[in-house]
Amino acid sequence: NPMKPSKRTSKFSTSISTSKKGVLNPSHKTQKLNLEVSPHRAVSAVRLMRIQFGGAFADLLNEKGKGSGDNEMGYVERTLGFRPRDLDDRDLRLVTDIVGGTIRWRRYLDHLIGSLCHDESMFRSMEPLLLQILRIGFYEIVKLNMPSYAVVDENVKLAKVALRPGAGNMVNGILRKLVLVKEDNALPLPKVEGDDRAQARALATLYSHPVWMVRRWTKYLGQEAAIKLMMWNNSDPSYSLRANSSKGITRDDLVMQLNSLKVPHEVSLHLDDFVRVKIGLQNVIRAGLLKGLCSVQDESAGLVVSVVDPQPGEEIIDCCAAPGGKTLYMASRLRGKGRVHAIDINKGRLRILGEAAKMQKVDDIVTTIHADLRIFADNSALKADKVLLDAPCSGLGVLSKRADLRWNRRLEDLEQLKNLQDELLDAASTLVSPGGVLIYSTCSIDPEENEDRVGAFLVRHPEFRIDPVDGYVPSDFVTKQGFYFSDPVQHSLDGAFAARLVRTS
Ligand SMILES: C[S@@+](CC[C@H](N)C(=O)[O-])C[C@H]1O[C@@H](n2cnc3c(N)ncnc32)[C@H](O)[C@@H]1O
Repeated sequence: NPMKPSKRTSKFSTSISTSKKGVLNPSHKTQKLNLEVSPHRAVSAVRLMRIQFGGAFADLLNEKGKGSGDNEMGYVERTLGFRPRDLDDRDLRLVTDIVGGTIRWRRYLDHLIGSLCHDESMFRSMEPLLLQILRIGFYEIVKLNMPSYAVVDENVKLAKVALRPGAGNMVNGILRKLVLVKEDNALPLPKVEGDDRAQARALATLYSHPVWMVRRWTKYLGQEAAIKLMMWNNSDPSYSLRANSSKGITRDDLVMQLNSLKVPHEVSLHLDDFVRVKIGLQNVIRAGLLKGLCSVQDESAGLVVSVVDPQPGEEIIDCCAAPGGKTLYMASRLRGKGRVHAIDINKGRLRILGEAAKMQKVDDIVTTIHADLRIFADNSALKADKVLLDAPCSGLGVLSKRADLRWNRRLEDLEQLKNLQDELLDAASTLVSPGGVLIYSTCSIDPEENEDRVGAFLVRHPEFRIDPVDGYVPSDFVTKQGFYFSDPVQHSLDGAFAARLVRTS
């Protein structure tokens, strides 16, 4: 069982005891320290195992904290049988790059690995840790263009120490084959030819997405736009920060902080409180800026709040509120006057929302309600002029940030989600006062979760009509039907959708 904590030691490992005053972390009595293996590769391999086999690691994950930081080294030691030296900033950046990239490019990398193995069965029966090490090596050579001799040496060493000498020899053989075909410009990749199905399969491999997504996007967007979308999903994500005005922090204050941390940034063209950050988010986190000074929030989500257009003194019901990104931004736009009722079915996520509201000093105007919206709406007399339903969705608009989501989503999920979205829309509509507005939003780019849900809702609820979002968001985010749509490729933001629906009676 590859998940089983390893008891192996190796010729590189040294058992050392640490005292309370020891240089190494005192919380670990005995550590098998290995200074030979490259730490970022060891940590990346174990992180990839944990992401792919999350379920098997769930218990371990519940040990102290979330399996990050020092606790992460505990995992590494239990999985590999040794711990490498601690990670410095450069290692941490490499781990983020390698883990994110290896997950995104999994289908592409596996195709190459499979093609360079002796035969299909060798690839199919490969033990998971060995496969992760190969994926890392392939990604480093093919996508990061790192010097091949170092990549081969380092990954061979990792396989030998973490598994056994034979595994190292295998990594050596396959990586060397890769280096040769890459040098000859002859990577064994499929051609986009044949019928629709065959073309979709080839594109799915070349751009590393599930075949069903390629088929869906080719149908809705055409092949060229589908390819651009996949390229966006495979690019390094950028993040936006929202200055927390409830704590008196302006965007200028935030910009000053980012300058002093030497974090490159650009102010948002669309939202007054937002700043975009491509690299250096680690520095922002380490400097403690996220402890109330600002929050990480994509501008596409901020623009959904612009569609709600909260005004001081208003009462707003946020039907699917946790973990609270939009609740807290709406609360800050109320400028201390009014109320946001934050409903969510998930207690843990709602607790996070409550804690964040305290930290951002908006807890006096945010009330949390733990409930299933469908039951709550049947039994409550609560009504408001503004009701936001930020519905659970496929997340197909946020694939650049959520590297593993594409592999976890199935086509069947969409059907279930569409039913849930309809039920939640029906429930949310009962909370809207006459003359009030229901805002339906998702972080999906799929018309069946967006326009189609609104269309079906309006058939069931003739008492609602579309209120075009012109005037609430910049005009290039407004669709022909009057909805808000953030297109990842066009706007270089996450994908998002929102509709304003006014209750006429
Ligand atoms: C897209 S997320 C909301 C994100 C949130 N609005 C934000 O900006 O941070 C959808 C939320 O819907 C919640 N949810 C799912 N089904 C629900 C239900 N039946 N009643 C209430 N909340 C539900 C989930 O727990 C999840 O937190």
